[in-house]
Amino acid sequence: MFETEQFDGVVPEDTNDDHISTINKSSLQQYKISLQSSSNIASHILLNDAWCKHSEVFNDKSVDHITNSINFLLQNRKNDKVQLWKSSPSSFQNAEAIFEKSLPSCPNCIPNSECSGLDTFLSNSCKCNLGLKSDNRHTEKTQFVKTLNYNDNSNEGKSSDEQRSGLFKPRFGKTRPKGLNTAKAQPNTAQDIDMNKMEEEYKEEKSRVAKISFKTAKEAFLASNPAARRTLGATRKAQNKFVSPMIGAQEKQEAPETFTTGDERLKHIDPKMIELIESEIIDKGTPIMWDDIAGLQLAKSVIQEAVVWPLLRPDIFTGLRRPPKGILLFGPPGTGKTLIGKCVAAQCHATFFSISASSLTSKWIGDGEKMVRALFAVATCHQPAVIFIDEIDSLLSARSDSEHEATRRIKTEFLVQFDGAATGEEDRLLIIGATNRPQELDEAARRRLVKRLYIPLPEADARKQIISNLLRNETNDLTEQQIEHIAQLTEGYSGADMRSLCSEAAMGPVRSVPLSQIVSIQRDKVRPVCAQDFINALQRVRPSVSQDDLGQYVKWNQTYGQGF
Ligand SMILES: Nc1ncnc2c1ncn2[C@@H]1O[C@H](COP(=O)(O)OP(=O)(O)OP(=O)(O)O)[C@@H](O)[C@H]1O
Repeated sequence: MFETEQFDGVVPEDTNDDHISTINKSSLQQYKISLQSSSNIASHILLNDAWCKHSEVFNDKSVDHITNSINFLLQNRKNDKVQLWKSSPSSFQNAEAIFEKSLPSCPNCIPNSECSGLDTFLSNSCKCNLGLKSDNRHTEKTQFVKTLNYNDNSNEGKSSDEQRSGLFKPRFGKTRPKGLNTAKAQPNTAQDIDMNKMEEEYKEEKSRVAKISFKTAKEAFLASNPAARRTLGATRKAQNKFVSPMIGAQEKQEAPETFTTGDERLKHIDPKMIELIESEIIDKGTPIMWDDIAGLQLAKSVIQEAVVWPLLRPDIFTGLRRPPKGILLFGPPGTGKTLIGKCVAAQCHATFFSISASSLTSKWIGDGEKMVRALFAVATCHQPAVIFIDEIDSLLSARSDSEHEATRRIKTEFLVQFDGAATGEEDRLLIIGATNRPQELDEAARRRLVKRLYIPLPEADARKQIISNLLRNETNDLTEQQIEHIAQLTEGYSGADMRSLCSEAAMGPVRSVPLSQIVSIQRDKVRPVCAQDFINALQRVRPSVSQDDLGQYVKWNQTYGQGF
């Protein structure tokens, strides 16, 4: 039907198309266009799927025509553009989903409540090329090609049908149209097909595919979780330790054994508690640098001098220079107290234990004091270590007659551990407490947290730095002056409020994208964040700290704090 010599990338028209119905014609036309571009493997798959699901719209003639077109392309694979067609894409599953995926670049094909995208395509209400012509589909296309299954093209000793296995055969489902002859298409000039080259490429591809071999769910699980080999299907005794089948759970369970077993200081501590602390309380987040904390110059320099240097050089900071065991960071919420704690840990190369008082008192009800003991013991083993206690006021609130016995015991245990910890010259353990309600702190605890630093709301300069830091990873066209202006407008905002403001502003460009393009638009086509986005965001994000609260912090700072 097609002359190989004439091939110029355009699939010749079938002259006998006359009897094809309008719907078929339009579908076929769509398909031909995509074949001409030779870049639309998805259309191939789609047609396959369409045949299976919507066979009524295709007659034998149209299917033959498509089959011939594809085989023509297969045979003319000398042309670079046709390389993609050398294998059978019939292994694709869920072609409809692939089709739907290609829709966003074509607004007409977007599925609606009445019609799926494939239905729209078949009813010819859209003239798009399945949305796969543009350059950015290259990766998708390559991905398709990678997953193609090659047919075995070694023809020796095979039937004539098998010999055509290198040819495209539609994957017909149960609904295949009656009387359809898919093996009709024959190579026109067999010598045009360079079988040797094809075989080489096939072998190469086969070995590549073999490397990415299919794995069953069980195999995949065992590969990612080797410890499970022992338990899955193995005989287990009643006294055996429970091994969770969850991925990664074994590592979590077994990690403490490798780290802490045999340490004298932990011999009286419940191994379950040690596990809990090592798996849940040690914070392994990204290290925080001093520059990540905007403003707070005074607090930062006091902490450096009183905490960081002594932890780094315990040999110099002895006797009167000995650092405090505990510091208290107090101030309005969202001002960077936790950030400072993490930064101290990162700068001292210390292990960071982050625990919230409420988790001590609620999570391990009845075991709270044991937990406190375990926390200090494990931290001692991990020296240098920083124990950061958020909401320390609820752990060490002023004692009263009405309080629960368990709470009182936890408090007492904490103070005992605090006094007993880091008593040796070489010990490098620091307790950092953070609170928004310093006035509720027990006075015994207040005395032990020797350095009490007020962490106020950020100044204009700090707010500017927070905006600049947060915008660093976003495309924006804000000038220095505009950032400064926003900083002036955000008086009374905490660091966390500034973060919310920037997030809200960053949504501005996304909101300006028409709804119909939101799924398909390329990232670099979204406009940069601009000053107007911040002005709009200011209407939605208000400061979270009241002036009354601020007055209380200032007063407490003057009485008990460092006074700056
Ligand atoms: N000074 C600051 N510099 C940079 N970012 C800040 C600053 N203060 C707050 N932030 C931002 O606010 C977020 C919350 O800060 P953080 O958790 O340290 O506050 P906090 O004082 O511990 O709050 P809370 O008292 O509610 O626990 C941080 O993740 C950070 O993005």
